[in-house]
Amino acid sequence: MTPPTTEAAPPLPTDRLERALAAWLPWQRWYAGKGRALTGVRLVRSAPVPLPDNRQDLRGFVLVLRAEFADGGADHFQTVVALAGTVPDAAAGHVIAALDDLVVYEAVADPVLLRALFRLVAGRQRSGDLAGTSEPAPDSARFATHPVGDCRPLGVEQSNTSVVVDDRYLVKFFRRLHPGVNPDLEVQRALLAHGSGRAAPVYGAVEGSLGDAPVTLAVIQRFLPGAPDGWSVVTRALEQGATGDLLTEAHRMGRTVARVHTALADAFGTVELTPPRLAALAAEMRRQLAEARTAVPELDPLAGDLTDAFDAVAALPGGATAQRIHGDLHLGQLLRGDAGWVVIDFEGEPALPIPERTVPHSPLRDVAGMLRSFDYAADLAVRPGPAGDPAQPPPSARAQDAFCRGYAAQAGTDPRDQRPLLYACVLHKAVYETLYEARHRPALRHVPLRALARMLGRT
Ligand SMILES: Nc1ncnc2c1ncn2[C@@H]1O[C@H](COP(=O)(O)OP(=O)(O)O)[C@@H](O)[C@H]1O
Ligand SMILES: O=P(O)(O)O[C@H]1O[C@H](CO)[C@@H](O[C@H]2O[C@H](CO)[C@@H](O)[C@H](O)[C@H]2O)[C@H](O)[C@H]1O
Repeated sequence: MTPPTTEAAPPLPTDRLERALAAWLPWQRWYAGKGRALTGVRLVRSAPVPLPDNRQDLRGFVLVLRAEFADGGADHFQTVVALAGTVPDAAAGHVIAALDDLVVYEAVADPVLLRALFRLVAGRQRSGDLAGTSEPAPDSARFATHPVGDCRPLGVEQSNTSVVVDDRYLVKFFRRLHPGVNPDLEVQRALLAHGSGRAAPVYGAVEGSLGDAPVTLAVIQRFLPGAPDGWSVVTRALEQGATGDLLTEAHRMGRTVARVHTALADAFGTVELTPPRLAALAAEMRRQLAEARTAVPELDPLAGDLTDAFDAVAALPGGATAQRIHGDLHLGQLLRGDAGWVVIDFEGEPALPIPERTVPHSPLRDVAGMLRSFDYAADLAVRPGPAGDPAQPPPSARAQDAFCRGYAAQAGTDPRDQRPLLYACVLHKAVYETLYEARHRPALRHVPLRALARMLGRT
C-alpha cells in the first residue's frame, strides 16, 4: 500500500467511520449521552493535525462528532484519532476501527500528535480549523521550547481526558463540546491575569469552531506532580481518625475557595442577587429536580419537601451577591500543591450550555458542593476511623464547620449566615448528584439519596 501523505491525503471514509464511532462512543467513560438512545453519529469537523514530514505513515485528526438521539436532541463530542497501517503498542487498547488496511485509534496520548499540538499552541499557529492560543504564564518561554517526550493518560475517572506530558504539563481534551470559549479556559486566563495564585497556570489552548462559534478543544496547564487531591486527603484523615489534620485542611480549603471567589469577583464583577434572580434560581432548582426524577424514581417521595425548599429561595429578600463561580466544586477539584491548596477544573457543569454556566451565581453553590463532598467522603471512606467522642458531632460535620470557618476567616462572612439559601443549594447539589450517579456510577446513587433523606428528616 502507498502510505497516505498529508498533501494528497485521501478523504476520510466518512460513512464507515461514522458507523464505527457510533459503536465506540457509548462505551467511553466520558460519554455524556448515557441514558439516551443513540441513533447515529455524524462527523461535523475533521481538522488535520499538522504532523512532521518524516511521519508520512501517520495521519492525525481532531474530530468533532454530532451524536444524534432518538429523542430528537443532539450533542457534540471530540475525539482525536490517528490513522496508520499499524497500531503502536501504547494505543493497543484504543482502537476504534479497522478500515481496509488502516487502523483508526484514539490518539490523545500519542507523543507525535501532542508535539504537534504544543507547537501549534506555543507558536499561536493555525492549521485549517485548529488555532493555537498561548498565555503569558510565568514560565511560558520554557513551555514554548519544551520537547514533548513522555505522555501518559492521567487514567482517573473524568468528564474529559487529560494527558500528562513529562510530569510537567497537563493537556486536557474536552469531550463534550458546546459552542463558545470553555469556562475552564476563560476563568483560568482571568485568574492568571489577576494573580490569585490559587489555580494551576494555564499555558494555552487549542481552539476550533462549532457552527459559527469558537469552541475550546484542549487546554494545556501546569501539572502538579504528586499533589494529592482533597478527596484523598480527607478520606485518609477520616480513615485514620486524624481529626486534627482533617479540620486543619478543611479550614485551609475554606480559605482557598474564598480567595478564588474574591479573585473571580475582581475579574468578572458582581451583581446583586435580586428577587428575579432568586426566582430564576428556584426555577432552575425545580427543573433539575424534574430532570433527575425521570431517572431516579426514589426522588418521588422527597419531591414535595424539595420543592418547598426551592420555592423558599424565590421568597428570600434580595441583597446577597452573585458572581462567577466554579460551578462544580468538590473535594476532587482541590489539589494540595507546594504552596497550598489550588482549585482546578473551572469548566462548571459540563452538561449545561456555556451561557448558562457563565451567568453570575451565588458563591454558596460552590460552598454547597464542598459541604456535600465532605459528606460523600464520610459515606465512602473505606474503613471508618476509630469511634470518636459520642458527645461531638461526626468528623464530617466538624470538617464542614471548619471549611465554613476558613471561608469566613478569608471572606469576612460565614456562608451559614445565609442559611435558607445554603440549605437549598446543598439539596440542589444532592439532587444533581443523584442524576449524575444514576447515569455514571449507579452503584453510588444511594449516597446522595441517603443524604437527601437525612437532610429532609426522613431517617
Ligand atoms: N494541574 C494539575 N496537576 C495535577 N493533577 C491534576 C491537575 N489538574 C487536574 N489534575 C488531576 O486530574 C483529575 C481530573 O481533572 P479535572 O480538571 O477535574 O478533569 P475533568 O474536567 O475531566 O473532570 C483531577 O481530579 C486531578 O487528580
Ligand atoms: O467530572 P467532574 O470532576 O467534573 O465532576 C463529576 O464527577 C464527580 C465524581 O468524579 C462528581 O462528584 C461526586 O462524587 C465525588 C466523589 O467521587 C464527591 O466528592 C462529590 O461531592 C460528588 O458531587 C461530580 O458531582 C460530577 O459533576
